Amino acid sequence: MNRIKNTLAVAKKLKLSQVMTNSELPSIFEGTVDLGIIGGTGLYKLDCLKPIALLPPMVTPWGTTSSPVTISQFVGTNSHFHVAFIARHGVNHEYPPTKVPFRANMAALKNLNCKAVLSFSAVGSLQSHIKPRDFVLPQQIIDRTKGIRHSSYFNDEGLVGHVGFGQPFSQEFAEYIYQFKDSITNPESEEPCHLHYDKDLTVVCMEGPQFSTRAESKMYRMFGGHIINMSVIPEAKLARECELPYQMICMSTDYDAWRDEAEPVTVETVIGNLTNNGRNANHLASKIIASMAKEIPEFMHTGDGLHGSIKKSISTKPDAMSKETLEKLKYLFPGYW
Ligand SMILES: CSC[C@H]1O[C@H](OP(=O)(O)O)[C@H](O)[C@@H]1O
Ligand SMILES: Nc1ncnc2[nH]cnc12
Repeated sequence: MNRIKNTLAVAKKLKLSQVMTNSELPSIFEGTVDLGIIGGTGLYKLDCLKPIALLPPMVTPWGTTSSPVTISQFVGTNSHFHVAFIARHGVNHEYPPTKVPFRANMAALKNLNCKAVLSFSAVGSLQSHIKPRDFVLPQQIIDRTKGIRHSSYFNDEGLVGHVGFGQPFSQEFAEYIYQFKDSITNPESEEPCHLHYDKDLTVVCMEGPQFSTRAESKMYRMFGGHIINMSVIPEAKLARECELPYQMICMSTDYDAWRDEAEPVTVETVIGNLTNNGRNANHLASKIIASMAKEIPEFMHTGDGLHGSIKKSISTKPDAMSKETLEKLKYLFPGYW
């Protein structure tokens, strides 16, 4: 109900032409949504999905989503398994990493009742064995953002909450994805593509938008970083606060700046590998979604142990809780307070 009201409110605010030119698809959706997907640089839609509704950008208490929300089924099926897709940087890549409305994006997926969030990101590699075009399922994060992004729903006066973030990704989800490791290929090269996964794989998140200096890139290697991007923070934190199992599929595009014998990364290098990575993202997503549509995995039913965790994470005494913030939080947790 919430989301229908929202959609209508936004539709009214947008010029009618904007709504109508988008597509012939309905702009409201009444069914259930199972999986949320956030597409990153070079991945503004997934061809393995058949859109059945296009919700105009959703207005949430934390702003408006970076793109319309496409609701889809897996191509070739009429299954009741539905996916909601948001383009992190907007459909025309309008939002730089610092200005992505991360809170609105995650809140919208939560409000649609997604049971897990799968995210894609183009990353640089900090290790020689992770080649451009390889994929990585990181399990740890080093936060090098500059504190200028809104990174919490629980950082307001009158509602203080501290969630656990020691394991920032869903291991169950990563293992589920890893079973399809053979679905990524590299047809233009002798070199096969690999999907890397282990519990220590670490993504460094920098502020950007400039890439790292050589010295920074070398420092991140000393820190123990394996890959680097500009978007996993605060996305992973917000998914945790929404009690949503979250995994990022990182798609390597370059070797960043640490190799003295090579030119440091440029956007041309990144773009050069996006086509192959996009094709593999589709292959991998097809396998994951087809399998989920057949049988929803246990971690999506149980929220990977996260259900209810927010109630225990609030430090503010009930009498002191801000009514205004509680009202906003109803968008995420309608039955909690
Ligand atoms: C164009 S290279 C830098 C850019 O690519 C990554 O975007 P995303 O994570 O959305 O795929 C990286 O985080 C930077 O934002
Ligand atoms: N080298 C790099 N640094 C940060 N983000 C990236 N995204 C792709 N390549 C990157």
